[in-house]
Amino acid sequence: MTESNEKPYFLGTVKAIFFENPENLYKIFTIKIKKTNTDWDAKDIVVTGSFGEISEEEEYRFEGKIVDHPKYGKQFQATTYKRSRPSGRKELINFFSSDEFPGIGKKKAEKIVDELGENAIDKIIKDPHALDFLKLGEDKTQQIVEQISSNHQTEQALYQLNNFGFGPTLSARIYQKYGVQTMEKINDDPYQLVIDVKGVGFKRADELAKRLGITGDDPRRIKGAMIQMVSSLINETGDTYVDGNELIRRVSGVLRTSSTPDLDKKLVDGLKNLVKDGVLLVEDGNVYQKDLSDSEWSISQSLKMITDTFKGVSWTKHALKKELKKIEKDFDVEYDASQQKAIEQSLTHPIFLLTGGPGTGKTTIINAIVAAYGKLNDETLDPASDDYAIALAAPTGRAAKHMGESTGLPAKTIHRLLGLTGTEDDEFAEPSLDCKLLIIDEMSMVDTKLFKLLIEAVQPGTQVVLVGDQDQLPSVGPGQVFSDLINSQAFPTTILKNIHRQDEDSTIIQLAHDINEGVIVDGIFENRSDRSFIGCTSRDVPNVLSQIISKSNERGFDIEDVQVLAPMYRGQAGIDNLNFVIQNVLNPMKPKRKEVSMGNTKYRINDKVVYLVNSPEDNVFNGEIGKIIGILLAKENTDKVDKLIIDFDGNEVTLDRKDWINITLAYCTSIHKSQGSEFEMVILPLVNEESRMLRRNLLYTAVTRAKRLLIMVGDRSAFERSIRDQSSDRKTTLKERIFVTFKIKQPKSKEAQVEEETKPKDYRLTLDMVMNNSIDPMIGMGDTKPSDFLTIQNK
Ligand SMILES: Nc1ncnc2c1ncn2[C@@H]1O[C@H](COP(=O)(O)OP(=O)(O)OP(=O)(O)O)[C@@H](O)[C@H]1O
Repeated sequence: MTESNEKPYFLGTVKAIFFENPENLYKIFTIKIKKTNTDWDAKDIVVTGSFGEISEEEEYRFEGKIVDHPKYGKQFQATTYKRSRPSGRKELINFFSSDEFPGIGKKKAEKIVDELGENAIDKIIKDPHALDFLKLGEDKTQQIVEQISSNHQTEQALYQLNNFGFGPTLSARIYQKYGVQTMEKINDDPYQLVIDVKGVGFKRADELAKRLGITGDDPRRIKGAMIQMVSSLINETGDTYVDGNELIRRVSGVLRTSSTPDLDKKLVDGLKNLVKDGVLLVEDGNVYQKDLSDSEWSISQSLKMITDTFKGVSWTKHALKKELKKIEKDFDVEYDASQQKAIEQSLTHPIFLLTGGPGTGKTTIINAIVAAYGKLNDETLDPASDDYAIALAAPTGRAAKHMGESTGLPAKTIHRLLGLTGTEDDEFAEPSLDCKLLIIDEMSMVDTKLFKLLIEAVQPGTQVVLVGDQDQLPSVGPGQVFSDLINSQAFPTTILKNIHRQDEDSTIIQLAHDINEGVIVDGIFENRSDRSFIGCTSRDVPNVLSQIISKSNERGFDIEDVQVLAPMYRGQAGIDNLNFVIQNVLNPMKPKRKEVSMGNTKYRINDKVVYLVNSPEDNVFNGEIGKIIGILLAKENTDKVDKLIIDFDGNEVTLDRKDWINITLAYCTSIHKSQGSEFEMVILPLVNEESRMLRRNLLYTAVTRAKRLLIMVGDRSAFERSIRDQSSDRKTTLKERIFVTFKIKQPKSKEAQVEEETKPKDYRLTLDMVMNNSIDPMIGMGDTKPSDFLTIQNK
């Protein structure tokens, strides 16, 4: 088909891009042909392929082959492309006289082409003095030469990166980092990308390196593998460091190089170099990412600063007692001994920690602290006032909303409070908090890096109250800040044990507390007023679940109130499959309904979705659940892109197709993601195939998400195993950093420091009360009981 031996190509201007898939950069568009070496004789052709940035009205050169698509006919399937350079006298004159080169008008542009010919651009790149004849002066000439060279280098670099298989986002990031030296840097050491550019992993760099002839136990390869391994292990385990020997063993496995006697030595040398370069840090045989180790130190130093700058309080203990009495009257509550102690300690110390399970009164205490703080310090509780000096925040949007509702005061996400963007730019953020009292809820979800930013932002003299449930799953990111702070015993802490929510009809809270204690109570698999268990294998989970869901739907349960929580994404009983199954029950495709696809996922109006990243500009954050309320197809809007309109609890957000990677279906979500949220009804499938994940804190976290009804589904033994398997602590050194910074020699025993209630209430009494029907178990739930779903078992 071609006229010569060169690859088939088309040179032309892009007219209309009519399809773009942001996931794989696949695009379809037409070009107006200027030149080709094929025998194609029409004026236009459809071009397909994966491209970085392609702009309409710009000229490109595409190489590839003409294919015959069964439905759409002949198209050009491009494998490489390049933005074309101005060529020919007229184009070159237009180029030089464009806005890009101020000071060069049409006349001077003509002169350049007259003097240097149609190779003018190449000549200028090669010889910086080629433009001297224009007599523009040294500075001006240099400016023009630099502009042309840099355009050329950018173009070359982006073209090369594209050829190396990097998409537009990564290419842009790489180019931003290295600028004109991009190709030089990559050729020199492609593994440096793993350190310098977020999103480039060892595998990617390794493929590139292979093309450049770097293989085996090349020191650069060792370095890349080591960085990647530290990062993977930390993200997988949540630890803040990696055992050095384990690291060496794993890296040698990844390198898969024929074992040389001195490989171990080479690996240790590689490690040493990374330490020298300030990327990793070795301490006591453990290997840290330098920034994570720095974060632990920074946290302990910030905490010390807060402790040292606290000037004490201006009121007496007597005044506090009097105030508390008033507050009890106002709120119509009588604080128990540990609650009173908690309020007192929080108000008299610079840093105070409060932990407790569901229904133990954490929110109640926050309310009391705020009220008493305002009165005792004569501080306004009016958020509209310029003098308002209280900041309330939580790690997720939902938790912040809950905090705001229960206190009646504004509560923000920590990201919003600090003005963070949720991107890697946050690493360079230096926020500052202008408040006198800072209260953080759901502290167990806060990871090391976020806490570092938060606590660094606290100004001298501020009082800090950290509230959470230390028995829940730790943060998604590395660290277990809340547990470490509590276990350091460097700060006054109260563990609330008394369950106060017993006047409601809940056996779920008691179940949660039993699970937390590792107790497998007799009745766990029996039918109760507010919970039930349906035994089945993982293969049957989808079927059982679709029956439960359709029944709950028939009985008028709102989709928003019913949440399926699962530990893993893969498998029959995994999140991905269950979402697909439940969507087909609750929101099936019907003729004439709008539907759009992203990968294997289909979206329809009324679908429940979850947001996966933080977008402060849209006020929507990771883990927030919303509902699709509109679908705008590309052909229906002026932007010519498909759009989804999603209602996140009253906040309507429009997402273009390229942003759909930030959402997924949320009929079933991960237990990790559900932290900080509560639901009327939780359906919890657990099966033995998920044994790797089955831990006590996972089950505890899932069960404590259920406000009114809990339906457990799956293998009995999977539940029992979860209760028995007490998750081992994450490996971190924040506690040790605190010991050093606070000069704590011998930590006191936990019992001596921590306030606990002496005698927790007997849960069986509460259960009996429910069993004896002394409490209406279904208040507000119509005539539905979880046991109604048990009939499924017999089908
Ligand atoms: N001392 C008390 N006397 C009576 N009722 C109390 C007391 N403390 C808390 N409560 C009540 O117990 C219930 C649970 O309290 P609260 O919501 O503060 O607990 P929580 O620890 O924040 O729970 P969760 O983590 O589940 O939100 C509330 O209805 C609250 O009014």
